[in-house]
Amino acid sequence: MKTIDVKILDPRMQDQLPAYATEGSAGLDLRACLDAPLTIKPGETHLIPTGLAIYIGDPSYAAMILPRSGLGHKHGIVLGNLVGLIDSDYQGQLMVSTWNRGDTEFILTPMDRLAQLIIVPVMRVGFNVVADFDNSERGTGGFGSTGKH
Ligand SMILES: O=c1ccn([C@H]2C[C@H](O)[C@@H](COP(=O)(O)OP(=O)(O)OP(=O)(O)O)O2)c(=O)[nH]1
Ligand SMILES: [Mg+2]
Repeated sequence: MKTIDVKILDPRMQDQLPAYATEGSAGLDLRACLDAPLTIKPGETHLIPTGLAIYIGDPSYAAMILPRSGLGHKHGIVLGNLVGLIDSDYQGQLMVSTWNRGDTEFILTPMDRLAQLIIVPVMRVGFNVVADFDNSERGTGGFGSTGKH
């Protein structure tokens, strides 16, 4: 398994580094490194520290922070930026923009698993400016152009 460098910024993360929950898991759960419970009122967004910094180092990879399905679906706790993109050269603390899009307040408890991190391959490209593209089957059709069902 590939490894990436991690810094433990909050000593409470020492013995609970993110780990894959099952053999097939894609996501590594990130925890809310809070000192005290935090009440997030409907509509509020808070930036929550995770106690960790990673340095991917290789520009052909990035990390993404995604919501946890249960928190999002049952409690309306999703990400204020919808998806967090972690650049391969970022060395700061991983932060989770935490948005309560629901209509009831939510109490976030210190060290709760709040969101998940996935590592993804990235293709970096340059642009080749052209006047016309080669024909494709779709052409410029979009937004339902292939039909409804
Ligand atoms: O949910 C997130 C999203 C981003 N980041 C960090 C890592 C990322 O590499 C950096 C910058 O993120 P992004 O490029 O999405 O934000 P920006 O608003 O464009 O800031 P910048 O001007 O620093 O690129 O912030 C997080 O910790 N959590
Ligand atoms: Mg940016």
